[in-house]
Amino acid sequence: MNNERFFAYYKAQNIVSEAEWPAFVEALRQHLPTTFRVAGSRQCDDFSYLLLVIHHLFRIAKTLNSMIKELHVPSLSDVVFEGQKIPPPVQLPWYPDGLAWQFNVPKKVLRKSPEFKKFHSFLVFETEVGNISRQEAVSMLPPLFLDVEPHHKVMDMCAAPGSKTAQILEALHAQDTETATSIPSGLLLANDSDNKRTHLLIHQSARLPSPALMVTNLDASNYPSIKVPLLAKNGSSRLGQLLFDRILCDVPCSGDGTIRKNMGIWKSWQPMDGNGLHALQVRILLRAMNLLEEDGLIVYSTCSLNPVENEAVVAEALKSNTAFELVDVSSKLPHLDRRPGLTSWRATADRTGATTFATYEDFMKSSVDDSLKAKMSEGHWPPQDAESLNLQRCMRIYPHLQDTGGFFVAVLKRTPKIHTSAPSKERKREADAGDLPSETPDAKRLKTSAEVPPDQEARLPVVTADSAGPVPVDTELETSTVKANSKKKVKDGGSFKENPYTFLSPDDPILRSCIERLHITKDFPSSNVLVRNPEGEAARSLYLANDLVKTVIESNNYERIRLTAAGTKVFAKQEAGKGAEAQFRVLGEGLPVIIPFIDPAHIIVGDTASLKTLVESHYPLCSSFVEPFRSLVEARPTGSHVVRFPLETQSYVHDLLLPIWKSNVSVTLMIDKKAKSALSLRLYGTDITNTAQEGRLVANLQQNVQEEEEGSPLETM
Ligand SMILES: C[S@@+](CC[C@H](N)C(=O)[O-])C[C@H]1O[C@@H](n2cnc3c(N)ncnc32)[C@H](O)[C@@H]1O
Repeated sequence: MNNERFFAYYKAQNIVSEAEWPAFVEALRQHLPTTFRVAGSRQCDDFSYLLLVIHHLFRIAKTLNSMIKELHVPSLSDVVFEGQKIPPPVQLPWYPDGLAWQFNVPKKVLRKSPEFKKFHSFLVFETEVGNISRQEAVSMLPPLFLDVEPHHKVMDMCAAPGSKTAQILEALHAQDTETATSIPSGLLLANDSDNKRTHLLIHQSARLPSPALMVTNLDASNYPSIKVPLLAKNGSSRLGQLLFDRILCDVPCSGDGTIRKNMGIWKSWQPMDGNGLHALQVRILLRAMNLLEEDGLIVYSTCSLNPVENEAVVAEALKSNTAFELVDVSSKLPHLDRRPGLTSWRATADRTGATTFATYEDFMKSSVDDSLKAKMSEGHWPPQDAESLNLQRCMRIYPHLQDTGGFFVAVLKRTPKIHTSAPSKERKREADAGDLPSETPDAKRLKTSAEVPPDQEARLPVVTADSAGPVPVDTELETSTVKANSKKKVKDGGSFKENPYTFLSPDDPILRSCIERLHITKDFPSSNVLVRNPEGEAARSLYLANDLVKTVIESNNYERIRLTAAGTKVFAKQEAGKGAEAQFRVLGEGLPVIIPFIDPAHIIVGDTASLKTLVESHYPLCSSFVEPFRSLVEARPTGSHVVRFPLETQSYVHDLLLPIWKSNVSVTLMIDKKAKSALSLRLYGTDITNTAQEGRLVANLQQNVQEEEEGSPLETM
């Protein structure tokens, strides 16, 4: 854990004082504590009677947090391992509602101490079902500064593997209740240029199913305009550009702030790591600025300590687009220990880090080799008027302050006063290319589109026509390096092989059959159900999207925007044995979205003994249940049903809603194995499922978690 290049370079930056340097280096050498966050989308203040759905049982943040506090922490408070007292988990002091935790125990303790072993299994299962996110403490910060509300249009420009995407989704779903997922009017467009990582992101976000999520696979620095219908004053409509209320630029970076976790950085680090990423980072931030709505916010973040990837990027973007300024967020999260952004720093192309230069001019005048000079641009150095940019409003998080990784966050907003009505060159280019209408003063509020059938007009989301209105002054990049690099093609994953997105007619016979069999009420948004296959037929899975996602899909070529996922899966085909007709069933993860629309009179009422039978075995016979549940299920036709189990535990009384499949003679709980095991652990304190008896699940899950923990330095999770 020594790298003279690293030490020489960061000493030259004065990132901490001389006196603080030893503590800073010492902290870098310490093992990073494990941190996790209780997924907090549900509002849950009334514990006397909670109506819970399987995924919601798991996602009731405060209940889960109380369990950690009142059950787990006391049992971990007096653990002594090999003669040493092991500290219990503690809450991160700055995280809202105390929902984030930290503990620092060696792997050996987790494996061998019975108390910690139990806690670890609890964490592994809850993580698997999406109630707990194992996420680095500092990685939780950007979404907190983004201030997302359910009606916001949000873009996560570099989203994979998705730990911050999950946090943003939770904020979009802040109005979810204990019983059901809300359908937010906003949107989260999560993007990543790496195709494989995009699929990882989709897999992760399945833990938080949302009809408001879209995933694209594009180069963020060159992100195309997303078209949406705009309504002009005279009533006509045309396609305009969708602008976002919130944009997260958690850009690719050298990742040296993760050195406590990614030990390889100790050996490999050198100053050119950050220098090489600077231009791409600037282009991503500039593109975000051009995609932002009038009163919007951008959060720019890296897990790097290097000013060239941080303040230098922010400064260059602010100078290129003078309609933006840094927001003073010093009063937000008061318990977060942070340092102000740097206003001066010294860049270099010297791989040893020994020689650094205060200005670009000094560097260019120096005897440094011309080939190295060509690799650097003026933007790597502080601008002459750095003071006027308020760079001190950026936040630097150092490992020795609160025992975390190193991190950088800046919050930017538009300054309306400096707007010009002249469209930027970039916007003009988009308009000329037919992406955008040329801005007309009479463009008003977006309500409808010529492409959308009149009967759906009332349901269309409203996007202000300001979207296409005043735009910031020219954002074309100025420095030669950025210009040169803008031609460089960023790998975007090669060919695009996704199936098209087709919305079913509300009269589609399969959709009607799902609706009728489950007694789904009239206000269900049946025109927002889509399928993904070349024929556009209800073949295997049905997804639900919100109005805005539907509008975006209908107004854009999905291949042009490389749309990889949209909405959330709610129904799936269930083969029904020999000779029997296949039917569709409601999915465990889809149930929270569907439940508000199911007529309560058609939900079967269960009992605790029957629940235990269902958890214990795969296909219990109808005759194995106690009355009256036995007669109730026997009386039902074969197919998908929902059961409500009233439960009473020591800490709360609630109902648990679960999907079942009734066949001729047996009943099956239709939740996946991991969710079933998590449910069992929660209800009975142990895993009584057959899968657990088969003994494979815990080992598999632990393996998954280990793989996730060994992420690449690019990941900040
Ligand atoms: C720091 S990681 C993002 C971590 C993510 N925000 C999270 O919290 O899980 C940076 C991501 O940027 C992606 N990336 C790299 N270049 C990109 C580009 N030009 N456009 C979009 N994404 C890019 C990488 O694939 C990587 O997943």
